[in-house]
Amino acid sequence: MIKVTNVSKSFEKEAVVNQLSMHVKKGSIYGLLGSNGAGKTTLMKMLAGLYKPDSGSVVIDSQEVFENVPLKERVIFLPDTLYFFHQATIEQMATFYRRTYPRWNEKRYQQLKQVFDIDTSRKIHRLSKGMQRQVAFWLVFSSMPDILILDEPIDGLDAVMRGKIKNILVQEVAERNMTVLISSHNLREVEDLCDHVGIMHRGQLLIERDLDDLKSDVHKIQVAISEEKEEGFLSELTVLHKERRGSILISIVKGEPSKVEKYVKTWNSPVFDILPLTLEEIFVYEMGDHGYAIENILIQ
Ligand SMILES: Nc1ncnc2c1ncn2[C@@H]1O[C@H](COP(=O)(O)OP(=O)(O)OP(=O)(O)O)[C@@H](O)[C@H]1O
Repeated sequence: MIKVTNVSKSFEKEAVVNQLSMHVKKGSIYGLLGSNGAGKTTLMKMLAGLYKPDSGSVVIDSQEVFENVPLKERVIFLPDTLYFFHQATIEQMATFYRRTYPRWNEKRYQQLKQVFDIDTSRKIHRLSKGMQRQVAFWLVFSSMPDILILDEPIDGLDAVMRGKIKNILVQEVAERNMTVLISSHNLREVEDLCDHVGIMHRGQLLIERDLDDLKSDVHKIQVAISEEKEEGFLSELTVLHKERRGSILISIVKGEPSKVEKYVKTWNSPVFDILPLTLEEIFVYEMGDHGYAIENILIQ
């Protein structure tokens, strides 16, 4: 559905996105994670057709996105800094969306009043930050996009509203096969939402995987191994991080679980646990593997 091939973008001769390729399947919820300044927003703006790539291609359903008006009517980008017309009420803004997005669904707009429950005659700039975000989602969901690109979308929303919006997103994906690309630093929030993740660092995609596959590939293992034997023990494993707590060695390793387990068992450790990682832990250790310092992070 979304295919990015060898895309680069520079600002003032500095490469912000560098020869990046990615693939987002139709109907998936793709979490775009990454360090600050990694280039996520820049990439999203290219996907939404707002920036022209310096080189490479951004294609949706086999068509280039940039300056493709019919395609852009099906793709909505919700930026981290919201933009509404000066002094506009919710209703006036809805009128703009009605004209801009031919697939606007009036029934849905009216139905969503029950979820968002804000008087549509109110001026948006006088609403709270979280309420403005609710309005943005209200308008976006009523516009029935095929592809929704969300940059830090849940900032400022209360927990109940976050839950409601996540439910609508999941429903839209299940019922209409909408595709969602979501960038967030709140990994706990996106963990239960995404089925695919891409991790970006310094303009490149470090990994792009099915989240379940990724989780089954990285583990936290705890074993009782002496300091003298530690090097030998770890030498056969792909280690992303290690920490010692007295006689217990805690390490984050990559690999097929059955193979890791079989290998660790050959060391006859009296203590042996193999545990899955959270998305937050996977992110931190993958980044560490690519030189993003994690020395001071304690494993829970
Ligand atoms: N319009 C612009 N002009 C010049 N430099 C820019 C512009 N937009 C982004 N950059 C630079 O590109 C780099 C990547 O920015 P971008 O906003 O894409 O990162 P990000 O991954 O979204 O970061 P964060 O997670 O901190 O929001 C930064 O160094 C930023 O200063």
